[in-house]
Amino acid sequence: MTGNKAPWRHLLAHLRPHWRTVLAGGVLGLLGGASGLVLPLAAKVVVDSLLGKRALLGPVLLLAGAAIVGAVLTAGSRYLLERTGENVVRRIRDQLSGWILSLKVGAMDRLQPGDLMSRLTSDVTLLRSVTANAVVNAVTGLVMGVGAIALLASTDLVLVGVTAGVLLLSCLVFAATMPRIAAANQRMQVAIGRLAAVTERALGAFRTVKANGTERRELTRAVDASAEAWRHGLRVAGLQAVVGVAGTLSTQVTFIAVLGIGAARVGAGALTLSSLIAFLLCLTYLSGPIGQVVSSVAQWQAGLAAVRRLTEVEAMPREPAGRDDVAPGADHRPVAVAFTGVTFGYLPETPVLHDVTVQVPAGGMTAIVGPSGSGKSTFFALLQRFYEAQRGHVSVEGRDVRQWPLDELRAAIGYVEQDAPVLAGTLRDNLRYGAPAATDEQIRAVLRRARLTTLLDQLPDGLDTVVGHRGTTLSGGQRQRVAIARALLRRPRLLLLDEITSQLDATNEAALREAIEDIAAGTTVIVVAHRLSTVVNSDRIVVLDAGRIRAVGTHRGLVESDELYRELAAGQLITAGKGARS
Ligand SMILES: Nc1ncnc2c1ncn2[C@@H]1O[C@H](COP(=O)(O)OP(=O)(O)OP(=O)(O)O)[C@@H](O)[C@H]1O
Repeated sequence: MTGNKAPWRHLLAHLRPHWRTVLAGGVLGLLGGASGLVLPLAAKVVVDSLLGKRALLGPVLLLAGAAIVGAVLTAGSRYLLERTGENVVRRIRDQLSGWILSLKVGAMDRLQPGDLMSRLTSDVTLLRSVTANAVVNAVTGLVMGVGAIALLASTDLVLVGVTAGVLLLSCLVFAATMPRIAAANQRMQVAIGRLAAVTERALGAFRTVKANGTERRELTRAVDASAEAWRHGLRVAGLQAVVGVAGTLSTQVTFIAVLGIGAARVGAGALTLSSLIAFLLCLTYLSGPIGQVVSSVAQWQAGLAAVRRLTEVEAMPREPAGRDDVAPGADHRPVAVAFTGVTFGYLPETPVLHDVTVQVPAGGMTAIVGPSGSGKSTFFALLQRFYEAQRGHVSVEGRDVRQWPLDELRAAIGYVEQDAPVLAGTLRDNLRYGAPAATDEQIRAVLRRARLTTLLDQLPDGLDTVVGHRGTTLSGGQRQRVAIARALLRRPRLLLLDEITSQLDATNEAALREAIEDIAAGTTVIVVAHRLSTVVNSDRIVVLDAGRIRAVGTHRGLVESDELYRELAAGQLITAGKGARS
């Protein structure tokens, strides 16, 4: 799917690589359908044979043969087309998964994961029937319909005129209803997406929902969203019923009109009885292709609604395609970092960082402190190019982050988020997440280096311990330590730690602090810290205030020179000053 092509072009583009199978399926379907046309012809021969007292065996055998051949051809066609549908759907799912995972962080901020999941599952499934049946069925239906009408025309032109008149009326109903079916389908898919988003929101905060006793409120939200999907679903069903009724009525009205007018023409000697029977059978046959075209158009409308929602995802800003997994690089030397006149806002008109200029030399530990919301985590986000500065440059090792290949940049950086997410799987899977080739020995060495070996002693099956969804079977402190060990295993050149000691007890915190000071000897470490104990021994401290650099210095220097820092430090006096370097 590319650019702003019309949705139907997208659908056809997905079918194009499978055109041979589609063609084969279409031809088989056409032949299978055409074998049905033998029925009225054979019936005419049977009636003529009866009236002329001729042998019936030949026409009856012809009928049976046509039925068997038709069934086999139709089954073959159905299999080929269903297979194409599965292939197309699989390709679209793969493509969509790729798009979703390569979305820019800023784009993801505005999205609801549940809605994205519903696009990947429910919307894509809708495309299956379109690609499997709708296109081919519409074409074969049309061809067979035209064939049937030609056969009718060869029988009696007056009766063809009657048939065409009634069919034209039902076409008008059809044309008026189809756009409404399309719109209702689109609204139904949007409502299903909303239902998925509402459910995902509640499941993502399951304990908060329970603790606040808001199950009923969450249920009401889900029920409302589901009712909306149901309302639009009903509308689609109602409109489809109108189309169905119009189709059935038109067939029956045509049948009755043809029977009446045809009987009069037989009475007047303008038509033979066998021709009238053949005409009526042919008319019955015609309802098949007509129904086929009608249901294809309805499926097509649902498919277009789904395609629109998929192309919306395609149009969202993505990071460069085809990036390799961010595996650790071979170079482990520490890197210098610099912000030069950086201004950035999540919404460009409301900057969060204002004209920030600061240098962090290679190696050593730098702490960023500042009141909540002052922009500390944003500083980390820009370093990893999750977002790009509106003004100024962020550089790593003297190179603007925009000049770095994104995979290399991220391979050089170890990052531990505030929430320290842990993924479902074993502890080993989690630790090796960013360094899949790491051996158990390397894992244990990192845990030792980071003074985290107690983690293994605390868990029942050591590295084989299975952690639940989002690591819920681990404690907050254990999750933090897993996330730290995971980052260290990558041997990053720049280690970004965002409030990593917030959930650790004093003993573990002291051990980790020592470990980080050790690591800082060979890596550039930047920590965002609220605990003064983490900050006091830093080589430099950057004080951020409302997105501006307020001061840079050592603990002792800042305590003397900066009022805000003094206030921040005063709030955490327990360890303040103890062991400060200068
Ligand atoms: N993804 C986002 N979209 C929009 N605004 C954001 C986003 N992330 C942060 N902000 C806003 O940017 C500002 C700075 O946030 P940031 O997380 O960098 O602060 P912080 O100093 O790390 O705060 P804390 O110490 O509380 O973690 C805040 O006003 C916050 O509301």
